[in-house]
Amino acid sequence: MADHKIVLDGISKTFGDNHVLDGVNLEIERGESMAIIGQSGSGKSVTLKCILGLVKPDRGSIRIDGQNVVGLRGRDLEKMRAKFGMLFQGSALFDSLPIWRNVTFALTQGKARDATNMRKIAAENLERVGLSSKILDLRPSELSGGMQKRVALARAIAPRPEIIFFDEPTTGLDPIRADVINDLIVSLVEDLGVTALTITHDMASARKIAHRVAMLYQGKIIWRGPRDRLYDSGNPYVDQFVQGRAEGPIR
Ligand SMILES: Nc1ncnc2c1ncn2[C@@H]1O[C@H](COP(=O)(O)OP(=O)(O)OP(=O)(O)O)[C@@H](O)[C@H]1O
Repeated sequence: MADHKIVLDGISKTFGDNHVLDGVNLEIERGESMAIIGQSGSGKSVTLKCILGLVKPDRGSIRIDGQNVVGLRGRDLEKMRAKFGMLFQGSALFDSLPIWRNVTFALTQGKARDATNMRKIAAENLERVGLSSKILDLRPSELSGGMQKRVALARAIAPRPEIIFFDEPTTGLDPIRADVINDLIVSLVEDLGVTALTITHDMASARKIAHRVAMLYQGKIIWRGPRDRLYDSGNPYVDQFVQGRAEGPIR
């Protein structure tokens, strides 16, 4: 029997007259890396926000480890969120804080405490993403975009989350640096045994990072399959999207 970590069942969300999600069904297994692809505005971020409890779906259920999380509040919501790590688009590091405090931010809730131990934890996590402890006291603005992404990755894994969301992890990086980040994500997912969900426009990244890919279109998951079927899906919508063609069923 499949061991589901996250199950979305019939998730719908409307903003005004904009029906963004219209019955999204998706199961992600424990230890699986899943990528969601889809056009701009197709609802990928709204889907992640529903899972995190930042947006409340109008209909449907979301189960994490078998527990329905829609409508959780207070301590229960906090406990559920503690399972998640997040790599934000554009890294979202705090420029006023040195690297070691950025990496350990979730562990200290932003407070400057237990500096010796936190610096040690920061150094360990930086090493995991291939960065030297020499940068512990630098500010994010002193690093290149690729290095900032790695610091953001170190921050996402520092609390050893069970699930990591990657929001456009390769945006803004050149193809070579993007591939370095892809490789790092693959090895982190394998080494730490986390369940990963990535939203991306970058097909090379989706194919590398994910075990399976799902395509969101007009509020529904219209296709899902193993990554090596992405260019051989037999689905005209997926074909058009992954090949970036203007002609096709997607208008
Ligand atoms: N809080 C909100 N209030 C009203 N509309 C919203 C809200 N959040 C998202 N939307 C709308 O929902 C739609 C889907 O947005 P979403 O950010 O999920 O798209 P996306 O697939 O992640 O796009 P992109 O690839 O461009 O990031 C958009 O039309 C957006 O305007």
